[in-house]
Amino acid sequence: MSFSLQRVSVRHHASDSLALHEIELSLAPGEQLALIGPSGAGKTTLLHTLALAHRPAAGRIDAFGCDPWAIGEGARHRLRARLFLAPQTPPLPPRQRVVTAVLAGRLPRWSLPRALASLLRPADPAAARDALARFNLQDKLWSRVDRLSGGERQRCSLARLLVSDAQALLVDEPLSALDPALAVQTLEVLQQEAAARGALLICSLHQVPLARERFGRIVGLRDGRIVFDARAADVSDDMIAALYRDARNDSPAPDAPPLPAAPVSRCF
Ligand SMILES: Nc1ncnc2c1ncn2[C@@H]1O[C@H](COP(=O)(O)OP(=O)(O)OP(=O)(O)O)[C@@H](O)[C@H]1O
Repeated sequence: MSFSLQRVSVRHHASDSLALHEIELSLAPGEQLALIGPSGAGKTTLLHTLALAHRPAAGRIDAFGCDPWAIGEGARHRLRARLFLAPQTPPLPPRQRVVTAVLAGRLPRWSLPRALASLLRPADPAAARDALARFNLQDKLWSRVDRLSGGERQRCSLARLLVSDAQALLVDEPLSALDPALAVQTLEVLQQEAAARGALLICSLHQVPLARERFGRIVGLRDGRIVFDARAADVSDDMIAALYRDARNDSPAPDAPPLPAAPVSRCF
């Protein structure tokens, strides 16, 4: 089942200006896509919108064949269980054991009693160890989260994704705390996992060369708008330069007419 956004606009609070403007995006199952753009472009907002954490101010979302904002809260909750959002700053309770933090990736499919029982006695430590092993963190299984380095914490949060059974993996800057070699290895694990389960994978990345090298499709966002949505092979250095151009240095002269909206370059 596919996922699509049709002219979706989002604001964070009723009085805010729009953080996303009329986003059009069609995502096929099993597709792997990198989301790039300068700070404040709207990458996190878009991932959270796809994770059904933001209700659009306008437009329509089609998630696995239904409009998640036209169904009841219970049905939407079940739909969310098919999505996994790995946030930029993982909300890992500092005093928690790594094993418990990783198994939290199973919470959406556990009943409340089972989830509470797993807090006291981890339900499936072997699954958590296997997930951690893919990031070479198996030795940390029983460590406390606040004893991990920033990079270990980030990979511990991604191990959650491995124990989930989500069909859409939405990952916000998964490599920000990692050295270059670990960044490549970590991305490989995420991409292998998504391919193995036929899941959609969307990663926001600040490492543009890695995005171009490792992803077939790149979406460039700026000022809450999609500037391009193209095959990686069709993304030129000029497109990247324009995407990251410093807006402070290219504001038009005070009497210049407003610039027409740039056409979105779509290669799909
Ligand atoms: N909780 C919030 N309340 C109000 N505005 C917000 C909130 N979070 C983000 N914004 C605004 O929404 C816009 C998009 O922010 P967003 O975090 O999605 O950008 P981003 O591309 O992920 O940035 P970065 O690369 O720095 O993480 C920005 O103008 C930001 O100031």
